[in-house]
Amino acid sequence: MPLPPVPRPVLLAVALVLVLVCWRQWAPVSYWYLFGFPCKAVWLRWSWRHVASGCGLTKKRNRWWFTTVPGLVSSTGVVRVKRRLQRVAVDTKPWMGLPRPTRHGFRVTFHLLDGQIPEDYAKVCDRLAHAWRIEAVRVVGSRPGRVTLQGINRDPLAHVIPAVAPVEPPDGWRAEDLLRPVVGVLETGAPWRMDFRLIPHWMNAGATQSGKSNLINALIVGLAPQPVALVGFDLKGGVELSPYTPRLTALATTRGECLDLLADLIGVMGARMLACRWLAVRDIWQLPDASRPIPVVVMVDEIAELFLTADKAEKDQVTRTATALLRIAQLGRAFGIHLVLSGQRIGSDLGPGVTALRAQIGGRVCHRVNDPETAVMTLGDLDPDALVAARSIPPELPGVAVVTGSDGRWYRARSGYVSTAVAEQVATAYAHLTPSWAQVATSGLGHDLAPASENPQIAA
Ligand SMILES: Nc1ncnc2c1ncn2[C@@H]1O[C@H](COP(=O)(O)OP(=O)(O)OP(=O)(O)O)[C@@H](O)[C@H]1O
Repeated sequence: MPLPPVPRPVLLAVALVLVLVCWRQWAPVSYWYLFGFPCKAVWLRWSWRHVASGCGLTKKRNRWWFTTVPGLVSSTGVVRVKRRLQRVAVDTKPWMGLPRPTRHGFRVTFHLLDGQIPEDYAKVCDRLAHAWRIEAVRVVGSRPGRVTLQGINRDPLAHVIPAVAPVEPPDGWRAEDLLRPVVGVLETGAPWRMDFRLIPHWMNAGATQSGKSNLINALIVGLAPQPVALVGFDLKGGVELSPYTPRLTALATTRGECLDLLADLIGVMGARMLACRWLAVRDIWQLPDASRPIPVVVMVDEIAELFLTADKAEKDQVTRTATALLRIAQLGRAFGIHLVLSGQRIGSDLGPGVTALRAQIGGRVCHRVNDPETAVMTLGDLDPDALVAARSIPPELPGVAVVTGSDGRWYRARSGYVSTAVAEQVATAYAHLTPSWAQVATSGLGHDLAPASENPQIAA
């Protein structure tokens, strides 16, 4: 018997599914969207009551419920079981929204039960990940009465991630685009943006070969096309940062040079401070674009070298260095001077100045570490789970780190891979954007501007 003809739309849909699933590059993603996710979503909703109860997310509530009460034994010896509607305490699960697919997993929103806060969910993320048989679960958003979780199916950080070189916007750089380079990928699949405007200073810690220099390379690639000044302190004798000299406004490689350069930076900061006062603005970002001083990003490689003392004579130098760095960390944000401090250990064992400096640095990046103390020093004031995540980064995944996000939460992330040769090429390609020290020192000092009371641009 001949088969009935298959309608053309059905044939087309089957062909599309086959193409998507068989196309090598898209196969895992297509498979997930077409088959994996629908099954997972059904299973998530079906098993939610048990999972919520197992993870301690349910609450007891009084409900009208049919309960079995022991009946009387009749004269014939039959036990009568009675069901009665009674008010009893039952487990209530938080309401679960419809899971939505993402490239690496899914997102789902929950309504918080009375007395619950998003942190209650953050605490049980590991339990949820095991219950849902997935790689990880993270809290990615919250608003009053709601929390959104992201489930991550496959670790997107397991593969080397190519760095993304930013393209100059066609209408030039606007203030809001500046100092927000994308340096890698978060485990949620979102871009990892080191937002200097939101978190002005960053600490980049990790054991040797953990990927610290690669992150600096990614930063160079991200910042080189922007109208900013890059300043290097390379205490490894210049081997790390000297290839990027064409794009560096200044590079110090010895402790003496570092002290001079720090003094110059403090001088620039003081001049900008006076200019802001004259123009009656609180920071340089309130100035019109044309009169804003050039922002400066200071990259320090191996901070410990700045604080180690071999003899008494060096003690005074170290004290002056620590004081200068602390002043920049305290006041730099308002005057456009930002710090990125890299090192294997950044803690109190380097001297009392380091603890005060660390307290001023909001951005934390902790690569693989050898000892728990370094993770505690870098991430100690974040969630304790961040320490566990940092300690479990394996050596075969260089560049993976635990980082502070702009929402105040911590994430696992991996910097985009940038070889020294590529970073060098980028630095040379944008050498024409390198401002001279004189330009950095004098830019936007308000010589061409009237004070705020007479300047409609600033008043606006
Ligand atoms: N995000 C990444 N993706 C892939 N490979 C990476 C990544 N980051 C670093 N690597 C590789 O890991 C190795 C060590 O990286 P890197 O030199 O950045 O480490 P480091 O922490 O600066 O080491 P050291 O302290 O010894 O200078 C390099 O071979 C680099 O290519």
